[in-house]
Amino acid sequence: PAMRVDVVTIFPDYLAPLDLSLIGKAREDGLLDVRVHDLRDFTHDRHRTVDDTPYGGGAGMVMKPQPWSEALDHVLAQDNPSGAKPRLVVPGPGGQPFTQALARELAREPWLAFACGRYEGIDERVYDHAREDLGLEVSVVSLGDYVLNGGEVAVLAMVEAVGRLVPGVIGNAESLVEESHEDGLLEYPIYTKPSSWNGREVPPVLLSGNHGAIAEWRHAQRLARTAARRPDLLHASHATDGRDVEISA
Ligand SMILES: CN1CCC[C@H](Cn2ccc3ccc(-c4n[nH]c(N)c4C#N)cc32)C1
Repeated sequence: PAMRVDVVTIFPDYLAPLDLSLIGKAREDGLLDVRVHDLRDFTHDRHRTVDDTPYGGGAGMVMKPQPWSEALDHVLAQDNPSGAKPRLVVPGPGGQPFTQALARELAREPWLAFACGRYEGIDERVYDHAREDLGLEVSVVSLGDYVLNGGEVAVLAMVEAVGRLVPGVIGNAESLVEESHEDGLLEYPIYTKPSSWNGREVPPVLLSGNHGAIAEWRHAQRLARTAARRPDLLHASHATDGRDVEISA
């Protein structure tokens, strides 16, 4: 069965890239069922108001609870005779870090719903309502330690990272194995034809046909790159043999 993904946003066009390339093909192939909903469709005033001033003062505006409540009701009711529940993911700068491990966890869910906030965010009672009245598991998730203007960019990233882990979405299964963060190390340098370009040569080991040596060289490069760029990812389990390795920048 397809994984179902619902996204609620005031900028539905922002999610248009999901119709392209891999995710778009996965939708055509029935592997992903992605539905985008305009939050303003769940307002009833002439100006289709979704925000108002914050209680307690402060800068910016807060997203009103009622439109979110009606949008979530619509998501839960649409094509859902069994009354199944989605896992609700709400992007936010204060959320738990979005990591490959979390992407793998989310890829096992049959149904995800994403709530894209804008302005200063969503009235806190929406989170309480979703957990306590709708019985949803709600995860607030952050793309990284920087401030965006809303959740849409984060949802594009999360749907791509999760979608590509859904069986069948990525054709060549191997391409999922050797990649950054899959086993905690960054990826090795990659090369293609021509072997000599601009006076620069491909490392000879890669042309040697000696697959043991190639695998060893690649692992050494991954260790060295991780040590240079992401020492925080290195664990004792990645013990090096102590030999120095020349790495590209
Ligand atoms: C000045 N204020 C501060 C609070 C956030 C306000 C903008 N905003 C409203 C909704 C919303 C959702 C996600 C993110 C976001 N920022 N950084 C990340 N890694 C995110 C993620 N996922 C940002 C958002 C701007």
